[in-house]
Amino acid sequence: MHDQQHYIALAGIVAIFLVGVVIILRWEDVPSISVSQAEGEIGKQKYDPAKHMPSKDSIPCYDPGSMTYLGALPADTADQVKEKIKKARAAAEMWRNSSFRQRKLLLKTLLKYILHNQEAICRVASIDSGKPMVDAAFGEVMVTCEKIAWLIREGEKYLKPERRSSGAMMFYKAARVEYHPVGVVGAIVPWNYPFHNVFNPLTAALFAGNGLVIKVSEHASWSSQFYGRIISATLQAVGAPADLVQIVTGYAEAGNALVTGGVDKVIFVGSTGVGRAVLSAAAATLTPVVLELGGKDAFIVCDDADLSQAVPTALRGAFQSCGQNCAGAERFLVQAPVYGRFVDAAVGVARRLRQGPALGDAPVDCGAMCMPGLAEKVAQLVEDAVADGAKVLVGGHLVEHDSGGQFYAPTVLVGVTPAMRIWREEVFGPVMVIVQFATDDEAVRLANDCPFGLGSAVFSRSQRRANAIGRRLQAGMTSINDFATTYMCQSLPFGGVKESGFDRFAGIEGLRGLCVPKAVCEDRFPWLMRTDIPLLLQYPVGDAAFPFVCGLISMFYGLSLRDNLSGLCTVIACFLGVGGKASQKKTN
Ligand SMILES: NC(=O)c1ccc[n+]([C@@H]2O[C@H](COP(=O)([O-])OP(=O)(O)OC[C@H]3O[C@@H](n4cnc5c(N)ncnc54)[C@H](O)[C@@H]3O)[C@@H](O)[C@H]2O)c1
Repeated sequence: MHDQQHYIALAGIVAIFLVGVVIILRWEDVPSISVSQAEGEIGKQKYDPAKHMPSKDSIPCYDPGSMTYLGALPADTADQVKEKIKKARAAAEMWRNSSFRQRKLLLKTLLKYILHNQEAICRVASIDSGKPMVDAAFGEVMVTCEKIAWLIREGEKYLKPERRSSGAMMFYKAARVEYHPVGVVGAIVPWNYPFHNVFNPLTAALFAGNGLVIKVSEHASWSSQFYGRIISATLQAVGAPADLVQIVTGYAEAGNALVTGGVDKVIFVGSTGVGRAVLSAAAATLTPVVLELGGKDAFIVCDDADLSQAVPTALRGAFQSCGQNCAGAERFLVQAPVYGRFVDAAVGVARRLRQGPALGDAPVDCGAMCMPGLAEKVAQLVEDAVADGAKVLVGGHLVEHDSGGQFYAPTVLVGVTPAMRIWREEVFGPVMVIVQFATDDEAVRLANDCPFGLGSAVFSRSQRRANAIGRRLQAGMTSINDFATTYMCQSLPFGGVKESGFDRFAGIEGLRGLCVPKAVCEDRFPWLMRTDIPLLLQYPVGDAAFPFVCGLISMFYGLSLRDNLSGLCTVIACFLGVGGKASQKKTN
């Protein structure tokens, strides 16, 4: 059975490859850009927190796996951020008139560069964030390519004016929605995916005709130099304004200046606490905000699930990028009859995971914790849980690596109860909490007993059962018999409910969210019918004005033919000048 599935998957991959070849052959005219990869070479100097202190105007950068010091970047002040917004606005005024052809060319140019330089892109992301190359290829490059491919394929369709029905009363009008660029989008992003977090808002914002000012995290700023050069070269290659994208490096002050500095829409991706501060700062200028915040996804495994599929997926859901994923599986709810087998299988693999610097001499499965202090925070959450009765089956400690890097061991924890901190707080680290449930109702109750509601997953051989559970989960996304695949379908919206935020940044909804949806209404048959205000409604209104309007309402919205005809009679009577008080009575 499994062999058959593998053959089907292989045939699918070959077919997609062939389609890809055809598409690429059609892309001969896409410009090639060349970008210096100075970040490929890094020195040997070790990061020393006492020597390389962050200051108001400088951001020290280092590889969290090897602790190699990468240099310092300037931290933008509020005035500098405002200057960048101004530049982006001037460029966006030009770019809003660009054709979809030009926008697609921009994306194709970018995609071409990414495809030919995957290793360099992953290497730089790995150095900046500590994740292994394969995790970078998955989470940074693959999803970005999918997003670009979707925008090229379908983006125009969803941004073109869309016809809407005009209703019975307005049958002579044509109605449509036009999607106009908002102007300048301000994006504030975290450190977990330094490449994808930049190119995700960038591709959609530019395709929708906007400019972009993006603030990268102070914990992953170094890579923005290389990625910034890719952006500049792409803009230049397709004749787009050079200032269209501005990168801000800095701290909270710079982020706050971006929110309050006059951008037209803010996309904030980060923690729930900072999300609240962003929302409250944006209230002063009534700037719309998309909030993509924390998550603590439930991963439900029913007793009829295929464990040979569920366990490897669960492990990737927990340990991809060392658990530093917003849509990261943190609570594994497993039904009693398969709980023991699931735990044993997960523990067996988790024990064998290799951890270390992403680009060290030895191959690794798990990398480092990117943000300083995060490994200690994870350790504290696990220690608290253990003190309250939870049991560590694998890991459960900080890792002292020769490199001195920021590591927390891949961990499997059981015996966790909803009263523990680790049940409610986002871990954002490599900790697999496995909890047993008895019935589907209990799985739903446990899954929803959480302040967050970003992603979720349900495993069962019965898709019907899995969907029935999935529909009851309080989450913005649900994958059935898989994990986080909703994000690989870039036509789908990405976002959460409850403390995971609101509004959406991907998919059709996210793309249109970067536009002003302008409602337009015009005469359907201008050559035949112009809509003048009837004489009796013109100022000063005639005696029959009120019964006339009431007649119209009955005529179009009456629930029976009798009501409709009665309304019609009133309207005719008013037109003929025999309406008035009598007709008004009749209508009533
Ligand atoms: N839902 C999603 O799509 C998604 C994706 C990735 C990460 N996350 C979340 O991000 C968090 C981890 O990232 P983090 O630690 O960088 O988050 P964070 O909230 O600390 O920082 C995010 C960004 O906000 C900036 N910032 C800090 N204070 C600010 C202020 N007052 N005003 C404006 N900007 C400010 C930071 O400099 C950074 O660029 C986790 O909670 C994770 O779940 C969510």
